Amino acid sequence: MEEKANTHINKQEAVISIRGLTKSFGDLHVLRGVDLDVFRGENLVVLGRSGTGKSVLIKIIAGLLMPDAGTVTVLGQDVARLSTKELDQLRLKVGFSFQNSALYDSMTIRENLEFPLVRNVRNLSRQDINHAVEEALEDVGLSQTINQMPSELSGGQRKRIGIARTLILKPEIMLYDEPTAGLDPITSVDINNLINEVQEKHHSTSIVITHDLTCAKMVGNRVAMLLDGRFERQGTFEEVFESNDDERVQAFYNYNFVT
Ligand SMILES: Nc1ncnc2c1ncn2[C@@H]1O[C@H](COP(=O)(O)OP(=O)(O)OP(=O)(O)O)[C@@H](O)[C@H]1O
Repeated sequence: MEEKANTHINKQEAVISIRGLTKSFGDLHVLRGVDLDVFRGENLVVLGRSGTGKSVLIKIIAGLLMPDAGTVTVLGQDVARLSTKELDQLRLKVGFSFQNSALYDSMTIRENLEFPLVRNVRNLSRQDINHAVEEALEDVGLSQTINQMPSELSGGQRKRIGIARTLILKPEIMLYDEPTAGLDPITSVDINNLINEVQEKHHSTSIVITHDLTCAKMVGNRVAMLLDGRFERQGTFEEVFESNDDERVQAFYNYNFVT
């Protein structure tokens, strides 16, 4: 597999910058001093075993959880210092694509896509809404599903619709929580391609959480591995995995199958 091209990435501009971040739940010290920069236009993949705090990290970036200590700067704003109103505004620029797609089963695909728009953007005409829904569906290659119900779609299609629903607000940052979980290898590759298409078309900056090393290799301009509450390894996929001096990293690699 070819290494990913670094198009549209501005290494001078960190859109997410994290220093000394800690987060505990009671005695459980999940994040223990996380330092991380994510640059404009890049896809950063976060790897780590179950329970290492990957979801906690992106929830903090999305303003859904507050840090205990350290600074988390997202699009130039320190999330811990924002008012509720400022946080709501920031959240509109940070799209969160949930692992389970989080679609409403009783709504059609059109209604699912309209929902975030109508709730968050004022004074949109019917024509604006229709146009946005059609464009988001086109982006994910599922225009024909507009009047269907989520239960009529496959798991891979539901993932795509979940991504479309996040894209409809045109976020500057996309956070993908295990986008290929539960999908077969071929459908997973389709989703990986979609993540790359979103990056190319929207020039968005993304964090992709995954256990899937094929996904990491396909979509990541850089990979960061969360080990014992910190990012001890960061770099290209090859840089992170080429040296076998850390058995935690090797164990992770050996349990995956990389094409
Ligand atoms: N709101 C919360 N209250 C208490 N504990 C929490 C909360 N959120 C997460 N945790 C705990 O923090 C730890 C890290 O959780 P997190 O969901 O970030 O793991 P993860 O790395 O995303 O795992 P997975 O790959 O299995 O999704 C877990 O032990 C979890 O139980």
